[in-house]
Amino acid sequence: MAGTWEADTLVIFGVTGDLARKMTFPALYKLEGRGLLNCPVVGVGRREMSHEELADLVRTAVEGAEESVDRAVLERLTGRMAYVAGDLTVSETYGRLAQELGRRRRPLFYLETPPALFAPIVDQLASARLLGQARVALEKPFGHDLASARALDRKLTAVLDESQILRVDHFLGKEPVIELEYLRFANSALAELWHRDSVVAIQITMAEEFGVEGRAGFYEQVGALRDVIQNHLLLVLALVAMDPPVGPSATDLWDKRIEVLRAMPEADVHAYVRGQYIGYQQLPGVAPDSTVETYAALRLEINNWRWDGVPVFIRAGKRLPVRVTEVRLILREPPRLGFLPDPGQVAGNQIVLRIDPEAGMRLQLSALDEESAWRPVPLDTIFARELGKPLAPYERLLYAALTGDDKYFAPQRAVEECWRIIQPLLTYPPPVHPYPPGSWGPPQADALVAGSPPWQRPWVP
Ligand SMILES: NC(=O)C1=CN([C@@H]2O[C@H](COP(=O)(O)OP(=O)(O)OC[C@H]3O[C@@H](n4cnc5c(N)ncnc54)[C@H](OP(=O)(O)O)[C@@H]3O)[C@@H](O)[C@H]2O)C=CC1
Ligand SMILES: O=C1O[C@H](COP(=O)(O)O)[C@@H](O)[C@H](O)[C@H]1O
Repeated sequence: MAGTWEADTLVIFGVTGDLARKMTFPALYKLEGRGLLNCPVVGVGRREMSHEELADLVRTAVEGAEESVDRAVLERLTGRMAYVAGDLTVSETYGRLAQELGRRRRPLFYLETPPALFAPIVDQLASARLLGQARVALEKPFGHDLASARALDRKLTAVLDESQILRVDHFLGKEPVIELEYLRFANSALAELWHRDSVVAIQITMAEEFGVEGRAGFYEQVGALRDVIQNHLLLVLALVAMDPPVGPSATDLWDKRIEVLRAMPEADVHAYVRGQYIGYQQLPGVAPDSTVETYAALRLEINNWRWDGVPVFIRAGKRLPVRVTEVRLILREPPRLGFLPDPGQVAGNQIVLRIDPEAGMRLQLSALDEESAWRPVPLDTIFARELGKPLAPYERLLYAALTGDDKYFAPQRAVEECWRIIQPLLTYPPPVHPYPPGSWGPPQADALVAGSPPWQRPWVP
């Protein structure tokens, strides 16, 4: 809910990083253009930089992200920005930050640094007495495993009230993810099929064609499972599988998502495949014998009335053939069609929600072609064509965080459930298998789906 709190400054820690360049600056530019950015923005970074150099960083990022740039908007944005240089592990940096903040008392501190810095930054902010009426937004992954997520939460809640903590997961700001709740329950055609009697398997794919160039320092500490499955994809799954919320509040929605996560047993390490693309170990910043996974595939279960017996397969990887993120429900095959001369077995229908790129929904039907062979026939809709262009996720999340609206941010209960589910895979990681860049990952992942429909080629634009 939009609250009474409103930030009087946005402070970005990690302002020279990949996320700032790719997402934060373009989102701030959009908010500036809509007249929704009303406070100064302070970037904090390790290197010495003038205001003009920071402005250049912002300009380059925005020009790289936007087809056409409104110069006046861009200059307004850079004009409200300031820069504070310093290492985030030393107290002097916070002294300089306090000076820059002056009398402003309601900063939103946005931590987009390597996660290992989250606790030290919050400690330093507390020691510098900067947390009073502030809010702290932290990027994922929140912790490194279940124990460290709990420890981080203890650290934060020792100096902050829960209402001051915003756990950011940008997938929760993506329009098709938000739309899932409405699509599922406002359409009986979908709602009637959305359970174990109709669905034989759920497949979630997050494929990226790029690698981890330039982010090795971060990625070597994390790997695919922690980077995108523990957070983005499990939280999407919770929305895909939940029962209808009893009311409109954030708590109502999270209660239902958390119910799903609680119904999921810990992942089985024998149903987990790790891969690493060939060439990863040669990247600057990567250990030559690194066993960090750039691909992960796993099988999960949801032991509740709606989903018992329906396997959930999740795969995510870098350097796969395309960039696409989708959720696919594979429906039961129809009964054999005795009225046809050569009936054969007709494939089950599929419902696909594409999250990226070009969000949309596909219903895959079966039809007979001219040669009387069964062919998959897609019925597709692209949301932006029907519903208009949505806000970008970081635009939505930053605006919400700046205006005190907490509905898009994950509660600690959800974060801990996600860690609990994958914890055995972190404790007992299986060996990592190499795969060629541009392939669909290591062939060992095919064995995971044995007994269920094979991995489906994603729906790409
Ligand atoms: N990149 C992405 O696409 C996404 C990233 N995220 C999350 O965002 C967070 C940051 O990721 P990303 O931007 O990729 O990481 P990067 O490694 O690209 O950036 C990290 C930033 O932290 C700064 N930093 C690191 N150590 C210190 C220090 N001791 N003192 C001061 N500054 C320091 C770096 O400064 P310097 O430039 O000097 O090294 C840099 O600005 C992570 O939690 C990640 O999970 C979330 C969604 C998407
Ligand atoms: O959190 C992360 O997400 C990005 C992918 O985000 P998208 O919105 O562009 O799909 C991923 O590339 C990155 O590794 C990860 O840290």
